[in-house]
Amino acid sequence: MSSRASEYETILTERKGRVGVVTLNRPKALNALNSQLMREVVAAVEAFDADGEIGAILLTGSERAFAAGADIKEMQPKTFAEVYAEDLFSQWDRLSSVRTPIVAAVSGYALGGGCELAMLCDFIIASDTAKFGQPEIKLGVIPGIGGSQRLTRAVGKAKAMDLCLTGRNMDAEEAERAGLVARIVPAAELLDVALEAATTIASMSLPIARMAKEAVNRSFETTLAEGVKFERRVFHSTFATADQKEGMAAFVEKRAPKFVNG
Ligand SMILES: CC(C)(O)CC(=O)SCCNC(=O)CCNC(=O)[C@H](O)C(C)(C)COP(=O)(O)OP(=O)(O)OC[C@H]1O[C@@H](n2cnc3c(N)ncnc32)[C@H](O)[C@@H]1OP(=O)(O)O
Repeated sequence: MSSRASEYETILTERKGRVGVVTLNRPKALNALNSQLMREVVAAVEAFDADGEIGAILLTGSERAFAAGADIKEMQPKTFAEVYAEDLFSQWDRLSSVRTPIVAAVSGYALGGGCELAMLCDFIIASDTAKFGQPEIKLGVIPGIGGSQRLTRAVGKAKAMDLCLTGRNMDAEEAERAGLVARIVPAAELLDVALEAATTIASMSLPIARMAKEAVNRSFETTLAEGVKFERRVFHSTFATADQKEGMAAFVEKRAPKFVNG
């Protein structure tokens, strides 16, 4: 079953089985992230996250652009006092609190805020046409939605410095070699492959998938020893779920598991 919501103007939302799909939809501006689009993406992702029927979220753009960055025309007239007072772009931080796994399907440009938005997702599946970059320096600014931090964690200091200081783009192959991208697929197959990955995630136990996401993310926030301890405690807690009983029973009984998300 698939249904389109009508309350959004700059995005489309759709349910595909247990996957909530959010598609950026400002094609004339290459999906530049203006404030309305930011509000709508955050609201749509949070709504899917709160929906117990949704087990994974897929975020995508168009074939030409995932997103060509924050909307430069909207930002241009702003003063320091304004951006500081409104804490410009802090709303994007809410995506880091989303517990449902989010897959980014990236084709074409993912520049500046577009690259940062893809990195706010849990992993990126890219088409062979994807181009990633943090070109903010060419506009006289620096990344503002976490690019200098998440890109460095994903690809290491050398390449993050290269991209943030020269403003050059990297293609999908370089991004995959560097560890930013999980998989590359031909452009024509991107949505099918990304939806298949999201559907696979959504077929797992939702609480266990959320725990796995939380454990991986913890590795960015803490020491190795603390992270391993956290993982072990969460692993122990999976034994309190019906889905651990079902998953292991299904293996022993040589059948497919029927998870109840509990
Ligand atoms: C969030 C922060 C703080 O990290 C900051 C940022 O994200 S800053 C923005 C970073 N992104 C960029 O600097 C990329 C800007 N765009 C481009 O360089 C080019 O558009 C391109 C290389 C992606 C594509 O070039 P081309 O194929 O020649 O298409 P265009 O004619 O340039 O673009 C089509 C249309 O889209 C508008 N557009 C593109 N990007 C943006 C943007 N980031 N903000 C606002 N509008 C954008 C572009 O102006 C064109 O529209 P028209 O002027 O023709 O109406």
